[in-house]
Amino acid sequence: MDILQQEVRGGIALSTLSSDQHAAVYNSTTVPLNRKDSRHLDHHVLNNTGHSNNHNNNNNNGGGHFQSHNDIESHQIRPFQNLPPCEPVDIQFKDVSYCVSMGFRKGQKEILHKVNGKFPGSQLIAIMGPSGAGKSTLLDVLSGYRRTGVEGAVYVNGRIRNLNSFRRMTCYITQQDQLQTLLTVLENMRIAADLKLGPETSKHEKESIIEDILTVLGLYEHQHTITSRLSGGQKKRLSIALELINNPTIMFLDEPTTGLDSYSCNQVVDLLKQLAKQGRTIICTIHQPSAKLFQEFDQVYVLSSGECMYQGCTTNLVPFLQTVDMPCPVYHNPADYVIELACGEHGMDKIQTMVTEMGNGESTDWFSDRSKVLKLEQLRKKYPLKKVIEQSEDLTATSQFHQLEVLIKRGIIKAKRDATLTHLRIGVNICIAAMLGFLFVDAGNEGSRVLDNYNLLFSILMHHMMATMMLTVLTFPTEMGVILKEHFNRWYSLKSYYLSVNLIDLPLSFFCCMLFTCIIYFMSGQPMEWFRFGMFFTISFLIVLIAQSIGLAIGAWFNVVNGTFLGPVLSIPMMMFAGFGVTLRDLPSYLKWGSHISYLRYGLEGYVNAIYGENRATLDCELKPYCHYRYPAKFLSEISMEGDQFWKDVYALTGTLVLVRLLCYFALRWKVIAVR
Ligand SMILES: Nc1ncnc2c1ncn2[C@@H]1O[C@H](COP(=O)(O)OP(=O)(O)OP(=O)(O)O)[C@@H](O)[C@H]1O
Repeated sequence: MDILQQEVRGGIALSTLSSDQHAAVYNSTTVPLNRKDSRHLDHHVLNNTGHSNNHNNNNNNGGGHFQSHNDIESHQIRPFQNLPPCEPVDIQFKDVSYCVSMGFRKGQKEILHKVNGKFPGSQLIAIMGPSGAGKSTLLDVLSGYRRTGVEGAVYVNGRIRNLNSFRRMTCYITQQDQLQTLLTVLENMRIAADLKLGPETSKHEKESIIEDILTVLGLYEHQHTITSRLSGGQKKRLSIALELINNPTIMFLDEPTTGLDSYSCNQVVDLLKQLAKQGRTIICTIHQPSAKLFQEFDQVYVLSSGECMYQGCTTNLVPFLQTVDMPCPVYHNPADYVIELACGEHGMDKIQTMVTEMGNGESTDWFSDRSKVLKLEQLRKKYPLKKVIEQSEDLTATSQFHQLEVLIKRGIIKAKRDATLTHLRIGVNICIAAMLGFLFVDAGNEGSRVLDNYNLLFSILMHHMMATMMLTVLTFPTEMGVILKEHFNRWYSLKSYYLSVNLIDLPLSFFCCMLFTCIIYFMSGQPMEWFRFGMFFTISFLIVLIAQSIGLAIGAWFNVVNGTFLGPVLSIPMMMFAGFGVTLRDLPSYLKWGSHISYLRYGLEGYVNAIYGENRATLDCELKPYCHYRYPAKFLSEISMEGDQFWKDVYALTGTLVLVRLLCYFALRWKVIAVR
């Protein structure tokens, strides 16, 4: 046993043994490691999945890892009582290639080269390979996340994959934990359950499912913890927990162990193993697993530069390497060795030998039980065609209205939690309004300060535009990853999401805008007539909504850096054509079109009309003996904004708002399609 302990510390590969002996040694090698783990026996994950007992069993009888699992399960409470076991689904793929365009006139790059493979149901499968080998790409292609540039066929239970039906039984867990960090674990789970489980599931059933999943995943004690405060391993488990809610049969995980310490890695992989044993097909990419982690997988698929170097069970890897005359050195982790081979460290010819031997994934010689690897026609017989039930194109489980309701609920919780941002928005509006108010105190009624007041109106316009647009440009891109993940995993439709985004911010935007308007309007001594105040506020609020939509469109399409550059840059032409520096009359004829598309022009014109239009009476002239603009009509004429244009401006701004909101929705849709 001491020798074995030493061996495992070095991460061994007993390459000289037969596969059976090898398996036995591997199983025994778990003993000392698990002894170390047993210090954590009180940990809920292990307790709940029965793994701790399983490990003890290993210690006691030295028996096989998998056998002890079964022993335990027979007299333990079955985990996931509220998630029924799944009927296994077999995935096969043939001649799958994937090309990306390298840009205009730069041709295409082939990332996957006609790879083949068989991923039977109820198995935990690792896609391994060096960095850039194409692991994530293969996962994306198999999950249906990537569609453009894909060639070849993917079969599900022997039949060509129908993407819509396939997506109904799968989930994809991305490498970065795309979570709502402001919500607690329980809130996240409840939102997911409300969105992913149809109306036929009662509240009580949802709560039972949530409790069950949280218990098994060791998150029950952390249910009231804010997600941002969870550890890396806990976040990863929460990502898995959220997707487990609707009991997917096939789970795709992109590097679920990256960034985790070995203990957390073991927990995650143990959990995946447990899920696979319940009939799920678990396919995950993994970089370079330790010897212990490696043996947890049922099957491994090794890629090198987009070609399959090995496919089969983990215990057969060492014998396979011997067969192709590349024996794994003693005391070497086979996972490390195969990656070295895949990187070309031992010669590029070796890669080709392995790819040829494997038929680029066609061979099933190294599966643990070849008799269980069925051909496509056998699979079709085993899983006869079910009566096709008419299913709508909509992949979500709940109605759009329900999704909207839940998303608004989530948005409100987030807005309440993110009090700093809410307070900052209110504070900024108060401060800027007060500063401008002091600067232009009583400028609204004084005939000698009409130009000052005009400057103030333009400054207010700038404030509403920049503050709102930049806030959205800076905050929205951080949401994109979560949206892409949740939308792909069928939590909600884009329409519902977009509608919720539009509605959630409305009350706060209204409040901030009203606060700002009240302060500036009264401090700067604008005319005390309710209808003028109403007109002034209407223009302000429309500008806020338009700027927010532009921010959303930029945020949906560009990252924070590009968006921060683009937002102000795109605003400059809008300002140029607003009629502020150069009056609308003096604009060169070939640039007149600009004033028609500038929403700032309508905003400024609307403000000026609200303050100086509608037959405004003669202004006071107390500060100077002569007031050039004592008669408002004269001022309106000089800046070429005469004639009461207010309603025309309101219509133009409303039209712009509708157009930009629609454009923003299509930008979001386009983005979702483009990343695939
Ligand atoms: N859109 C793209 N344009 C150009 N090259 C791409 C594109 N997408 C992927 N690639 C290239 O395809 C190869 C495979 O990428 P992929 O992300 O699948 O690798 P990986 O094996 O998952 O790597 P890692 O383990 O580092 O994440 C890489 O060389 C990558 O640069």
